Amino acid sequence: MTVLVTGGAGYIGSHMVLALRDAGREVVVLDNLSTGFRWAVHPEAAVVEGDCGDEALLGKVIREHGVDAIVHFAGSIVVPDSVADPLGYYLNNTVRSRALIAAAVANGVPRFLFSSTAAVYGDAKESPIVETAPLDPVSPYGTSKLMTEMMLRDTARAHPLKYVALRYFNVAGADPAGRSGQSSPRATHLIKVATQAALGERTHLDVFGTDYPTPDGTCLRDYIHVSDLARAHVLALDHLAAGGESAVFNCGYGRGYSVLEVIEAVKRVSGVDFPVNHAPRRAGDPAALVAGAGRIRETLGWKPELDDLDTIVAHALAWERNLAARRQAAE
Ligand SMILES: NC(=O)c1ccc[n+]([C@@H]2O[C@H](COP(=O)([O-])OP(=O)(O)OC[C@H]3O[C@@H](n4cnc5c(N)ncnc54)[C@H](O)[C@@H]3O)[C@@H](O)[C@H]2O)c1
Ligand SMILES: O=c1ccn([C@@H]2O[C@H](COP(=O)(O)OP(=O)(O)O[C@H]3O[C@H](CO)[C@H](O)[C@H](O)[C@H]3O)[C@@H](O)[C@H]2O)c(=O)[nH]1
Repeated sequence: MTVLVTGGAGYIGSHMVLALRDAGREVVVLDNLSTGFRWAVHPEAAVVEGDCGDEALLGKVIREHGVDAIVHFAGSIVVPDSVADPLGYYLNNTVRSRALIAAAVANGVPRFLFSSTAAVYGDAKESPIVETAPLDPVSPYGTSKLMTEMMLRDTARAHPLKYVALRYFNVAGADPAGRSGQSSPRATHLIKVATQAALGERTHLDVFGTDYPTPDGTCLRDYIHVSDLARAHVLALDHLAAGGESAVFNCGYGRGYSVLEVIEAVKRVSGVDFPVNHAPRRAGDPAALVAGAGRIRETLGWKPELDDLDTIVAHALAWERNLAARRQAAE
């Protein structure tokens, strides 16, 4: 079984490649390296530099490598950018996903995993949010992902293709063995930005909004360790290979931490008391996003191994130090 991983040079995709290689699977990565890094890909995985919307290239890769499962991470991920450039997001996330699904059908690939997001729920009325909650994205990013989920649902009804859509909550942390992590210098994610502040790479951290209807006034999020998330994907592939039905799963631990609690954790783990400013709310931030996380545990037998905020922060911090050392070595 060879698994095609689109976006395998990116943050989450590179951890999936590690998890697949750790499980002894053959892997080919397709990535256009727009935000990913070739060095982030496990050395035993094949790498094709190209676009996941290039149907001719996809057909060639699928046939040459004998691909029988596709894991689709490639995409654009910054919510405010999607508000400024909706058509760009619909092109990269929706139109190109359509091409990839079409290539899977045309070449008889039977299994497909898709990186979806909690953003498909929009400003959810309930917390925790279960998979059957209303789907009402408030950003083009969320809509672009929901449209791909719908294409997969309809395609799976018409063709012999089974799929799993995994709706990630807040992905954070880094490979515990230090082989990969969040490497994008432009990353906007809270734990990444806070570790950069702890290491003096940023002067301070802004807290976006302190007047939310939450216990300390800051937003609640469900932070999931990237390596636990990658293992969930391996189990989802096993589920489909064993004849399991197509499914949609939330990926989170089912517990929310506030922005201030995360900052405290980064200060505690790093031992650095960096400056924190209170700033206005960021557009489009829901007050609370916490996963109803039962379905994935029951269906896939997924058991988190790194469900601990300090552990997530410690691994993120170790990776940030690793990146700083790489930069120094390159200078
Ligand atoms: N990071 C999160 O918290 C989070 C949350 C929910 C969902 N997701 C989803 O997970 C997936 C991976 O996110 P990430 O955080 O690893 O982002 P990332 O930017 O690190 O990875 C995306 C990868 O896809 C590649 N890529 C982008 N467009 C491509 C294209 N058209 N063809 C080929 N390669 C392309 C990039 O070069 C990069 O390597 C995305 O689909 C994202 O929407 C991420
Ligand atoms: O410098 C910062 C960065 C973030 N935050 C706050 O920290 C929380 C988490 O923000 P992130 O940017 O880390 O993550 P989001 O919850 O905005 O986004 C995540 O969830 C989204 C779904 O809503 C998408 O899936 C997206 O890809 C994923 O990273 C938010 O309340 C945000 O306002 C700050 O206060 N300061």
